[in-house]
Amino acid sequence: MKKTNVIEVENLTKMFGDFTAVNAITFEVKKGEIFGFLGANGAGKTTAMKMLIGISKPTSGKAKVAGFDVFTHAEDIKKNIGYMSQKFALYDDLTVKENITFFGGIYGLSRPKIKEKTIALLEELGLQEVANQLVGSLPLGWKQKISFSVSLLHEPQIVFLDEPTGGVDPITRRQFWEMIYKSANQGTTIFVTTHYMDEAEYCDRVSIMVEGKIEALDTPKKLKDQFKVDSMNEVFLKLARNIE
Ligand SMILES: Nc1ncnc2c1ncn2[C@@H]1O[C@H](COP(=O)(O)OP(=O)(O)OP(=O)(O)O)[C@@H](O)[C@H]1O
Repeated sequence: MKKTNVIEVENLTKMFGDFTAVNAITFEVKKGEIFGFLGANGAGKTTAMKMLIGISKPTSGKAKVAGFDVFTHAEDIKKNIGYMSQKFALYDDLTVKENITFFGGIYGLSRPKIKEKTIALLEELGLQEVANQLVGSLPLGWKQKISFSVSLLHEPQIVFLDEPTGGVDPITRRQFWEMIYKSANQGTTIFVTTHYMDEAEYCDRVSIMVEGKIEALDTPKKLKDQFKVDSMNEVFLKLARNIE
């Protein structure tokens, strides 16, 4: 059975004055896919992601996310996606429970639904004991797991993760990826940026951006074959060197 595309991007471009931050990128992402969006600092990942989540208007090109056009239906996109980044996360001065209730409300969930989701989420994460603690008092890894779960509260079709595991230890990162796999298996599409090359290996497909352009896009295995190397880290280094 052919899987449907939930993201379709064609020649998408963003210019700031006469500087081209995202230069005619083209790709699609399928339902339930874990799509890694890689690139060095300043390559244009965040700018591209902002266009896809409907908060920045492209200069030119086309893009549909969750079936909606980024030019004309940005508000519909926002209702159908989840978003998590280190910069946009939970409120440190609210408890875990209060954060869930607050974001559940923002996502338009009913009171009974929020209650049901809160119980399920705390149980799944094994965090019942800290439900009434301030988020600010928890370790970073826990915050990120809660933040990821919160971004899924409204059961979005796609979740965008901007360096979700930055700064946490390898074991916690591994646990975070188990959560990602579980969501993808349930049909949620994962669009994720990361600087950790071991995480690139966990993705179904990976795109690598260099100076605004997508220079490589395939499964980790095919990329390693193509560049005749053993790791995604080497693929990444080879690409960066070729451009310099
Ligand atoms: N609002 C803006 N005005 C002008 N230039 C911008 C603006 N936003 C981003 N840029 C530039 O566009 C380029 C791409 O930035 P972007 O933040 O998308 O990169 P990135 O790949 O997400 O990098 P990082 O991994 O550091 O977050 C950079 O050169 C940046 O300085």
